[in-house]
Amino acid sequence: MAFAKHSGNDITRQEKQQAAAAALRWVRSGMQLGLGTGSTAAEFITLLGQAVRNGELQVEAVATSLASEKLARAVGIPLLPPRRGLRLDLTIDGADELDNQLQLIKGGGGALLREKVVATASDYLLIIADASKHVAQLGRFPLPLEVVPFALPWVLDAVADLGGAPKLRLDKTNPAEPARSDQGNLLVDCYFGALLNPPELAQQLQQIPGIVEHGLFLGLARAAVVAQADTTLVLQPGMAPASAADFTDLP
Ligand SMILES: O=C[C@H](O)[C@H](O)[C@H](O)COP(=O)(O)O
Repeated sequence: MAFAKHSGNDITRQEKQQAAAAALRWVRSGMQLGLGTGSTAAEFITLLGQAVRNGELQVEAVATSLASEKLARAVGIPLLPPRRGLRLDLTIDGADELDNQLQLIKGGGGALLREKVVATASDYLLIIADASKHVAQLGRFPLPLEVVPFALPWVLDAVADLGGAPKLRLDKTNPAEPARSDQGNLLVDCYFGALLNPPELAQQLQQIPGIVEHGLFLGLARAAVVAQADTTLVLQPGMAPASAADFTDLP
């Protein structure tokens, strides 16, 4: 499946809202949710907040970043702290890239660690995205790593040995300083080019001491809602794309 090429920030924003609105239709009162991070997840949090304030939905949620936590509070979504035994019914999150098998690259916003923790604590990970995120093969977007500051030089060497050009991410507002995750760790963006074997790369990265987490999310997403123009499709691994309108419940 391929989406036609398109451009334009307004169109992309509309598509993010469209994907978020489709996901919201599958949220039920009583659910405990995971809230993703990034501009697409923010559209979902905003819509969910409206539904909560209108009394249409009663939910509780765990946020995957301080930014999403702040937004969720602002729009009136009751928040849950992490606790033992907590399983989330559904996590809704964006992605930097997704392929047809729903392998993902995440972490462009630096939230990969909490996002993977929350996705793993969830019964269902639903990805929402505009069509620009859908690729035939992962790797156009650099792969983010969260790295313990002490280990940085050796992690950079190890990533280079694996064939990925590593680049320390800089703070957007103060480029003289490195960007920091919510945990105070560093972020490294790795340019491997097309990822021919994401599971093998994930395993290699997991073995490098000092890498707290990498942005490959493999076997975690159950479905993705991908919007382009007025088309909103549901993608599931091994299944033909279907119109989101056909699903009255989670795919
Ligand atoms: O760390 C950030 C997350 O992985 C985001 O889900 C990802 O970067 C996509 O963000 P956006 O929806 O802004 O493109």
